[in-house]
Amino acid sequence: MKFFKSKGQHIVSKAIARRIAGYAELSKKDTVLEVGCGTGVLTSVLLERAGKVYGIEIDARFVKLLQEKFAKEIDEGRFILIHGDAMKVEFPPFNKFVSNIPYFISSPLTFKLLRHDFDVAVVMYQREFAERLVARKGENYGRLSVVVKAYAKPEIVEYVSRKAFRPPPSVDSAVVRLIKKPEIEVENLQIFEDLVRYCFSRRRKQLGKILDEWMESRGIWLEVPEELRRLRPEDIEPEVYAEIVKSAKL
Ligand SMILES: C[S@@+](CC[C@H](N)C(=O)[O-])C[C@H]1O[C@@H](n2cnc3c(N)ncnc32)[C@H](O)[C@@H]1O
Repeated sequence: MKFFKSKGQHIVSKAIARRIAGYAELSKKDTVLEVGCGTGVLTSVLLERAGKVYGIEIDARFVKLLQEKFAKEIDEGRFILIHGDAMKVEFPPFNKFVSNIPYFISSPLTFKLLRHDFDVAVVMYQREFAERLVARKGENYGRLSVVVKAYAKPEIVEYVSRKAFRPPPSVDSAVVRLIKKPEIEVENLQIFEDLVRYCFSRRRKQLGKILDEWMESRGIWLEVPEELRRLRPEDIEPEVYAEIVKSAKL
């Protein structure tokens, strides 16, 4: 079967699939969601270890192959396969998310995932994206690094070479485990996300000036400690953004 790079079709070995599933510590009580089942390498490990698996796959050729390969599990109601675009279909209920995702939807898919209720997610990302998720200041630190921590605790559990995939992608990868417990406490997520986006889209400016403009445009007043005013958005830890938002007065 031909694999299309444009659809992010890079298949992992069974050994890697077992390790990815291992990080989710599955049991028969778990219901797992997998986005992008491909030829079913990871799906078969998930079906061995979890009680129920939902799969979302966009490519009709893979859907047909998966329906044949897992006919018994589909019959038993243990595997529910959805043919569609993971960004458009509504996610079914699940408590664990385990996927080797197509990298070009990493950002919107991660935000869609974070807005759902679940216990743990184990996701294969492009290495650089994974490093952005876990960063706390310094290299790779940005909007994503700050916002994700208001929803979950992200941790890189393994780096994976491009050689581990068939066909190999042009980038290296990393497996991230996200525990769905906020790493930082945020009182108003809507204001927090808006403010963080605003700050990081003006990263060359000083925080004091950015926040003055934000307050004026939003009609919301914030307490900004004097010592922060000359710093740039990337010098501020996620907890400090949360603290600034806590002072918001509408
Ligand atoms: C990196 S491959 C992973 C395949 C397999 N799970 C594995 O681990 O070997 C990504 C899979 O996602 C599918 N895919 C791409 N875009 C998608 C989308 N928007 N929604 C659902 N599946 C998608 C591709 O067809 C491909 O099967």
